[in-house]
Amino acid sequence: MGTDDTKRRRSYAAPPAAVLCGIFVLGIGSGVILTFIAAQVVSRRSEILEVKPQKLRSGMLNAPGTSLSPADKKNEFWIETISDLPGPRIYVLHNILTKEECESLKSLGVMAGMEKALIIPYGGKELVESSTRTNTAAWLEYHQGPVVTKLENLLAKVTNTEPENGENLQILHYQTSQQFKEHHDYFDPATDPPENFEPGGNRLATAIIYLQNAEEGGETDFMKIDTKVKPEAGSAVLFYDLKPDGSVDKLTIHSGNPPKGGEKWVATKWIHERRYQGLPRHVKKAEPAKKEEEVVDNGKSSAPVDADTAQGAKQ
Ligand SMILES: O=C(O)CCC(=O)C(=O)O
Ligand SMILES: [Fe+2]
Repeated sequence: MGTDDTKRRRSYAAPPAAVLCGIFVLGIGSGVILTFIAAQVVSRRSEILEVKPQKLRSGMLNAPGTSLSPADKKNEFWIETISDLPGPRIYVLHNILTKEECESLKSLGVMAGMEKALIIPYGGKELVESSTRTNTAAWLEYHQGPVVTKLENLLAKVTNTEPENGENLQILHYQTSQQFKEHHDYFDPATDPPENFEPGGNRLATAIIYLQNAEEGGETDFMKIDTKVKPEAGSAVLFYDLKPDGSVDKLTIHSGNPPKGGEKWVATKWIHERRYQGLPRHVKKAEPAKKEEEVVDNGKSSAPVDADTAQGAKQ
C-alpha cells in the first residue's frame, strides 16, 4: 500500500517537473535564439559602420584584427584605416589589383575614348565642362570583363552593399599639372534637386583605385582633415561620403592633386545607398555645352558621362 502511494505520488509529481523543465529549456532556447539574432544585427551593422584591417582569402574577408607579416602586406589584400569614426571614414585597400589588371583597365579606358571630364555645378542638373576638372575620363560598361567585375564584387563586399549599388567604373587620366580641384562626391540635399538622388539615393561611398602613380604629386587630398593619400598603383582609397546616420560628411571634401611629374591614372567607383544599375537616370549632359562663364561653378562639383548619356553625377 505504502509502495503504491509512493508510486502514485511519484507519478503525480512527475508532470509538473517535466513542464517546469520544458519551460526552462524553452526559455533558455529562445533566449539563445534572440541573442543570436541580435548579435547578427549588431555585427552586420558594425560591418557597415566600421571597416577594420582585414585580409581577403578565398573570396572571404577574414575576421577583423588579422595580423599580417610585412611580406604579406606587400602582396596580400589588406585594409588600412586612415581615419575612422567619429571622424570621416577613410581607408586604404592595399593590393586590390595586380600590375597587369591596372594596365588592362587603362587600356579599356583608352578604347572607350578618354574625353574631358565634366561636372555638375552645385544645385545644377546638367553635366558641363569646368576648370574645376582639367583631366580626361572615360566610362566603362558595368561587368565589362573580369577585372571590372572583380572590382565590382570586391568593393561591394568590403562596403557590405550589392554590386548593383555601384555606378559604372570611370577611368581618369591626369597629365602633369592636370587636376580635379576641391569637391565632394555626395549630392547635397540642401542644394541639389531631388532628381539628382535618383536612381539609388545618394552616393554612400567612393573608391579611387590607383592604376598608375605620378612621379611626384597626384595625391588624393582630404584638405579638411589635413590628410593626403599618396597613390600606390594597385591600391585604392575608400571613403564614406555619408555618415552612419545618412547625412553628408563634409569632412570628405577632397581633390585629385596635379601630378608634378609623370602621369596619374585612376579608376573611380561611386557606390550608392541603394540599387543604381538598370534604373532610369535623370542627369543629362548639357546640350549644347554651356560656356564657362554661364555656369555657376563654385569649384566643388564634378560629374561624368559616357558618350551622350549621363552615367552619374557628383558635386
Ligand atoms: O584622382 C583623385 O585622386 C581624385 C578623384 C576624385 O576625386 C573622383 O574621381 O571623385
Ligand atoms: Fe571625388
